[in-house]
Amino acid sequence: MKKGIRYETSRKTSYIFQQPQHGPWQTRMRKISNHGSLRVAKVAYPLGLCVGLFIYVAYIKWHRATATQAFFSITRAAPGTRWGQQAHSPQGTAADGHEVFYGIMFDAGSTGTRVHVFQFARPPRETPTLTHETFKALKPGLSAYADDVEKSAQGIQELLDVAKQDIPFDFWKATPLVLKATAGLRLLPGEKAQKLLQKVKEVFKASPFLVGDDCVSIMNGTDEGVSAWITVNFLTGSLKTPGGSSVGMLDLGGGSTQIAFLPRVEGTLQASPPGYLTALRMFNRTYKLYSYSYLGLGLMSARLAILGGVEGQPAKDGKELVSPCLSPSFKGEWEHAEVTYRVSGQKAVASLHELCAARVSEVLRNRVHRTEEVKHVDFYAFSYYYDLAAGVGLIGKGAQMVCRTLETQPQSSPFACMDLTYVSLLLQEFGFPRSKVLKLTRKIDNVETSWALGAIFHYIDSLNRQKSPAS
Ligand SMILES: O=c1[nH]cnc2c1ncn2[C@@H]1O[C@H](COP(=O)(O)OP(=O)(O)O)[C@@H](O)[C@H]1O
Ligand SMILES: [Ca+2]
Repeated sequence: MKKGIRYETSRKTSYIFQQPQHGPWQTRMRKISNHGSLRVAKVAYPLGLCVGLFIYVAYIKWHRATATQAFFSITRAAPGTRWGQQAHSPQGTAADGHEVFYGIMFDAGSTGTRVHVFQFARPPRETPTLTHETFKALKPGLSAYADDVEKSAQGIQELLDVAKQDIPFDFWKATPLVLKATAGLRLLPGEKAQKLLQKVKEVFKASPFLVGDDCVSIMNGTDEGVSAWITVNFLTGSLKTPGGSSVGMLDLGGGSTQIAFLPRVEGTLQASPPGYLTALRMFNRTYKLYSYSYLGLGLMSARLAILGGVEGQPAKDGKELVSPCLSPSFKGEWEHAEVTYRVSGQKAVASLHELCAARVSEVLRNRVHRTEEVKHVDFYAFSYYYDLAAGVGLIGKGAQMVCRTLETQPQSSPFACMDLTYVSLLLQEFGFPRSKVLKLTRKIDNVETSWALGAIFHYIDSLNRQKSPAS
């Protein structure tokens, strides 16, 4: 059998996601003016038309608002909710009776900010389906603007414009707009992070979307894992079958990394330290999930730790950071969290892979909680897991091969040995055997595998609870 953690690209699920089509509102508006050829007195004719138009506009607006509320209550209340396959759903068309709704989630990650515009449709008397996602990402992350907060607004505005273009005008007011920040802002001093969030809130408040007081926040690590778990289990269909099997998820960000799965073994629950288990209530079911986020163990933060640097601080007197994970002949600069470090390899007295693995093991020692059960659970892995493994297929094997090449040849990607060795050992620390097959994916059925979809579910659910606290 081949050694090394193996990856498979994601399997297809049966949901269909479609491009939104614009137009029901405009079509209806035109209809009204076409119906204006009645025989009426000269003055009464334009007056009547105006009154009719006004009543029609008021009716349509009211109808849209009611429809959105109905969606919220369904996500919360439907027992055994089925988010089934949908064949076709033109936007908001009354003709086929599908109601269409949107949600906008901003992911303020440590390496970039992204907007996810989700379109949902609900066929008559059925539960809603996710019909389309529009996604756009910008670099750098919000935390890069910590010392120039005003400048952060431009990127946020640019991504908001994507949402405006994607969502028809008459849906704007009822569409929730939310930003959640992860490791980049968690790692900033509290005051700087709050200033950035305040700026985003100003921009959001000036937008035409539905903006609550809680529209921007730093998400806690447990929720980040739970939300991503909801996303993969929703997209793979696992949430549809109560009591059925579920999949685990692994997310490797720039600043932090998350693991989440649904334990089936009592021993896992017993052996989990405080803070690793959390209850999730969704679709009238309660899940007791294992979810944890390791701050500082994202790929970029791990690089810094392996190099011996300190987060947010330039090296003392511009000192070079030397690492056994870089090619012995390598000298260069590496920028992380707005700080530029001088880095270089060191003379290798043994194999580069062995030396690098020893250093990485040191960094990981006693940092990660291991569970036996992960061996037997199907896991989806994304973000940097995907980016790294897409190139080499087998992480463990890839690390050995890349490190060996680096010993003798100049390498275009100087961090490849370090990154692959890190990921390989991180997975081992979690308890994955080297032969474990992980499902590696960037998208499942054209939807980005990230925590954003799960988080918008949660947010919509909480909006609904605020509306009807008794239920
Ligand atoms: O929605 C997404 N689609 C595709 N890749 C994503 C998405 N969100 C994050 N990533 C990937 O995650 C990695 C960086 O993580 P991020 O910037 O989110 O750090 P963090 O999660 O530690 O804050 C990159 O590989 C980036 O491409
Ligand atoms: Ca992330």
